[in-house]
Amino acid sequence: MREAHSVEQVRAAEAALMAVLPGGALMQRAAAGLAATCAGLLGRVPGSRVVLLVGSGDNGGDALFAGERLARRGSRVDALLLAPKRAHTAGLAALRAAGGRIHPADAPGFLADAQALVGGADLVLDGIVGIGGRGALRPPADVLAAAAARSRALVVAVDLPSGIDADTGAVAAPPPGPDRAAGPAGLDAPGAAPGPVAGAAEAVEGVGGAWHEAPPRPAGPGLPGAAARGDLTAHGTAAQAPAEGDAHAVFGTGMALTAVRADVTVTFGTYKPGLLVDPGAEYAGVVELVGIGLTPPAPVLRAAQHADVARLLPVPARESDKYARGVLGLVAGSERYPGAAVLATGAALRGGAGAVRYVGPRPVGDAVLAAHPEVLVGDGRVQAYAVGAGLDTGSEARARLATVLDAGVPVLVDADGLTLLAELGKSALARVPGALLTPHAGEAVRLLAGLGLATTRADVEAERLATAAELAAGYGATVLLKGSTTVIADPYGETWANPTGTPYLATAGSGDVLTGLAGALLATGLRPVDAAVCAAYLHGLAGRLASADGVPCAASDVAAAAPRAWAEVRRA
Ligand SMILES: NC(=O)C1=CN([C@@H]2O[C@H](COP(=O)(O)OP(=O)(O)OC[C@H]3O[C@@H](n4cnc5c(N)ncnc54)[C@H](O)[C@@H]3O)[C@@H](O)[C@H]2O)[C@@H](O)CC1
Ligand SMILES: [K+]
Repeated sequence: MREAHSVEQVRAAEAALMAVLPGGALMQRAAAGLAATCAGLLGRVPGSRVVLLVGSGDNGGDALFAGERLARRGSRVDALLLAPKRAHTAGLAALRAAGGRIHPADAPGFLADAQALVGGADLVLDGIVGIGGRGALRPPADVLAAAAARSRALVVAVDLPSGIDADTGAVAAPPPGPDRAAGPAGLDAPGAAPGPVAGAAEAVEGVGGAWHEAPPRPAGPGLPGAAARGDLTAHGTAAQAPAEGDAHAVFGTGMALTAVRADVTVTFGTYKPGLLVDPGAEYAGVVELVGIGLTPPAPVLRAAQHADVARLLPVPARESDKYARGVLGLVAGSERYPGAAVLATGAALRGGAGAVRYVGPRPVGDAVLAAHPEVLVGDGRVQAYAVGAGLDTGSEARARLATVLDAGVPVLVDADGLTLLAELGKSALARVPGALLTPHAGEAVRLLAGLGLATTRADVEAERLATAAELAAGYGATVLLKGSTTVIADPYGETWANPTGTPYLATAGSGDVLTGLAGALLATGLRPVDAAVCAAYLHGLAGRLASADGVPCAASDVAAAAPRAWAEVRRA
């Protein structure tokens, strides 16, 4: 299991440890682990070219001390000081003594030299900001982050990729180009996102007055300008080399990133939530945890691994019959949307329950039976219900939902069921002993509206953890919020991020498959939160198996791959 702690928790745990350790000991532990990982990634250290991006805090200190260790082992180490007057003093002295070269951002020709060094590096160490970071990267760090993404160097983030929010995984959107080129006011914009702008001054400090004085260059065919900035993805855009001193031209070409894109992140003491939740998780690449002796309290977020899921998955006892293994009642599909019922049933049959009972319109039941002859059709005793996939929202659907919510068994509510639930409000779940809601972002907006909270899809996507927790508390239910990172929150404060999954799962019917798996697991007697964690994990893994080698998959392929996902987990 991966456990993540908030910045506040990490700071408290660090303070407790620092109080009993000699000064600087913790940073040396961090730097030793970091240098060891970098050495491993480099393979051959002597002669390798390592570039350090060094910010104004202890994150930069870690990078400098790791650089010192690599320099002593024969690397050529160049440190780019983005805030020269505030770089870690002891770290700088150590690197200098080991033969490292120092390049302050206020030196003439810095930007061009820095970009050339990054372009020629084997490894770039991102020590711009760690858990003390606020908002988007500021100039010139944003330009160097883009240069690192374009270079062939391995990019290793120190503690976390600079620019991602450690607690949420949020990454600020690129600011519009014209604002940036507008002068001092525009310069403040990137740092002005959330929180204080303590570093705004150093953004200017870094490159002297050039940012203010160079005139904005109009966007032409070769300079896509503002529009291109918004489109910038992983590896920047092909752009021409900037003219020395013409910093605005650099921004005009869209060659800046609001956060570092790392291949590997070496994080200290514990995972940070932002490393487990997209977009931060995507920016972090492979995350390696280096122990530094912290003993933090209960985590704010967990991510299951194979073994955790294997421990939770039900195993039938020798004496089990189909009823003892659990029967799922699936209230799904309508004459308008029969496919949802067929898909959800197919997945439910692979979800570990003893039987699946379909309850719904006769023609849909016939279609379900034709596809899955092992399904029971019609009302009867069940251990849990899954309601909502393709249900429609008419009077018949409302009546079915009401019956299910009154049955006295755990209920998973999905899709149209969530739309109806948002109208009914949280009191509709009062008689359900264990509800599991599985919204996507749009449905989450509706559910929040049902609590009297107005929000947008974009807000939900930017605040996935907070949204899931808010819904869980508001409805008194476990909430599985689907998305590029699926997150799960229960009403007692337990929160999980799902580490499996693939963009190929963004396909019609994928949610119905998840409903089937989670519903079946609920029927086997798992707690709603455990059913949600296991189902999201298996679903993500099945999606990966079904889309292996980049072959697009249909939702039915994902359901068909579920047994292989199950087997892979069990092997752990
Ligand atoms: N406290 C400890 O005991 C340990 C801390 N360690 C390292 O220390 C880091 C935290 O250090 P700090 O608290 O000094 O904070 P950081 O080094 O993370 O960053 C704080 C500095 O960055 C500036 N800044 C904030 N947002 C910025 C942005 N968007 N662009 C540019 N500059 C920005 C601030 O003005 C401030 O000077 C951890 O992430 C970890 O790497 C490790 O050495 C392990 C031990
Ligand atoms: K960093």
